[in-house]
Amino acid sequence: MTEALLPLDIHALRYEVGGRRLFEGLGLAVRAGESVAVMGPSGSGKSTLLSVVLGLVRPDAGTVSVAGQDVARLRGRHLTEHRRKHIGMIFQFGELLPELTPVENVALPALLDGADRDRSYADSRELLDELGVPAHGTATGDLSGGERQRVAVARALIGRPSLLLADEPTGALDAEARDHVAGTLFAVPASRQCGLLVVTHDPSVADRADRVMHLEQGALAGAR
Ligand SMILES: Nc1ncnc2c1ncn2[C@@H]1O[C@H](COP(=O)(O)OP(=O)(O)OP(=O)(O)O)[C@@H](O)[C@H]1O
Repeated sequence: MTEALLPLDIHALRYEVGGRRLFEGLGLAVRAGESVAVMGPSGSGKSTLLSVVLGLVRPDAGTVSVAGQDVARLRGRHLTEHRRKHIGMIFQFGELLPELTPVENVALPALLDGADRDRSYADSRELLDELGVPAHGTATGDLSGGERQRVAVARALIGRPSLLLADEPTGALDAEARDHVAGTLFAVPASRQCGLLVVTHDPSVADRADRVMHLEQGALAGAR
């Protein structure tokens, strides 16, 4: 794989907000098939880092290449298309539509993207089976917290992203559901050859990653 095709390659990132230098010379590369966990104190900028990767926050300097394109330089429709094509995102509380079935929730991004309906539903069912989510036909709101998060993982994968981002994906779960969801999530890079970047406060979740980085004083330092 060439350098240009890394799922994520951040160089010399600098960003200041509210009079505070949040990132200074931050660098990070995530390879296809690799998982990286980012830990750090509350307020150190972990969620903001994900927003920068999504192109929602513009850095003051540096490059943020996602699948070979610097998202810090993309604008408007080009940014939206690149994000939709290459990034899957998982939030702490799933952000699913509770009235829809899991199959409908997972298929939705593909349908909104203009994909074929039958194909999207078939892909969605296949993903849910792969991730072991039962009860495809019940309302998503009736599932357990852990099942909902696995639906969120499936939804993030429907577009076959190069890069999967997760912000505290197990933060709202009990220990058993956390372990199940984390097991599902960290199996994804190997099975789908995408990169995975997870922000977490939970050392037992971070421990599953290939590498653990700490966000300290504006930069990432490797713990392992
Ligand atoms: N638009 C903004 N204006 C002012 N301050 C901001 C803005 N965005 C982020 N910040 C500040 O930047 C810092 C980092 O926020 P961020 O949410 O990225 O931290 P975090 O490491 O994810 O924290 P937590 O672990 O508590 O979720 C915080 O002090 C926050 O208040």
